[in-house]
Amino acid sequence: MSDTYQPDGMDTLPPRLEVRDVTVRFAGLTALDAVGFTVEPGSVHAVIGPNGAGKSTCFNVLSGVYRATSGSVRFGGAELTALPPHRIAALGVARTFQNIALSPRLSVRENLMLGRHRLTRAGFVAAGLRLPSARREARRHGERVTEIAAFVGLSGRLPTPVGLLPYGVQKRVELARALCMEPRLLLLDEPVAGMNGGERRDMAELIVAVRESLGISILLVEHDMGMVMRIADAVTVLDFGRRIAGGPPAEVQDDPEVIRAYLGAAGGAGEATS
Ligand SMILES: Nc1ncnc2c1ncn2[C@@H]1O[C@H](COP(=O)(O)OP(=O)(O)OP(=O)(O)O)[C@@H](O)[C@H]1O
Repeated sequence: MSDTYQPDGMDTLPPRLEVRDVTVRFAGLTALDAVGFTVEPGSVHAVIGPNGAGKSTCFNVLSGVYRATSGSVRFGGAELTALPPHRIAALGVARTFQNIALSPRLSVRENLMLGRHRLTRAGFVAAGLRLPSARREARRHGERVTEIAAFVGLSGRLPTPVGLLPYGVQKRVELARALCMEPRLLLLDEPVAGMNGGERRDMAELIVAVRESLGISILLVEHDMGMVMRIADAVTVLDFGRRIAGGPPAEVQDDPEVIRAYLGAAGGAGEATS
């Protein structure tokens, strides 16, 4: 991993993310019930829980895809619950998806350039006419993409169409694309789902490197308990939409209610690999 890449103009820690009393109801079903937790600046925070616990719903509220029925999510001075996804992204919150959301026919470089879109100033017309200002800007973004690709170990893959890459590498491209948005908070939805042992270890190493080298806060939803316990600074445990435990991984692991939730959940314990 290259150490030349630094977050863009961010020499301070990211703001704290404060989730307070967030409730989400779908017709007759409470998917999240007054859930609260805090992601400390520059930390790795994991949200875990058995199937159907509310993890994805929580992510979707934080990224503006779902609207909370009540409660608040503050990121620094901003209240996120009333904002649409693009406004939340503009505040420096980037996310990856459980299922890869890349353009398979486009090269890695092109996919990463799409990640820069939010930061592109040149208007549609200037870019279309290939005006010097637009060309300069495109070159700057291209250089940044090269740096980010080097950081995540994708330098040699930049010209390759994403669809031709192994699954584990595609997940890496997804993370790189999120980094191209110059985030201050990264939301990772099951970053190692479907990966083999080696790919899992590589991805865990990369997540730790993002936290340590770039100081970006990371919130991840993950079924792989072994990985969560190794890399998270703090863990929030959800079960049936409620927060049943939270704290440092070692504490949470031994919490009787957490053990009960995982053992009692059909399939939940089975998915907890280590
Ligand atoms: N758009 C929706 N409409 C109705 N119900 C929903 C919707 N999204 C989620 N739910 C329900 O909310 C509950 C929580 O689901 P959620 O997907 O957040 O859980 P999860 O912890 O992410 O589960 P998994 O680990 O299986 O991904 C479930 O009962 C689910 O069926």
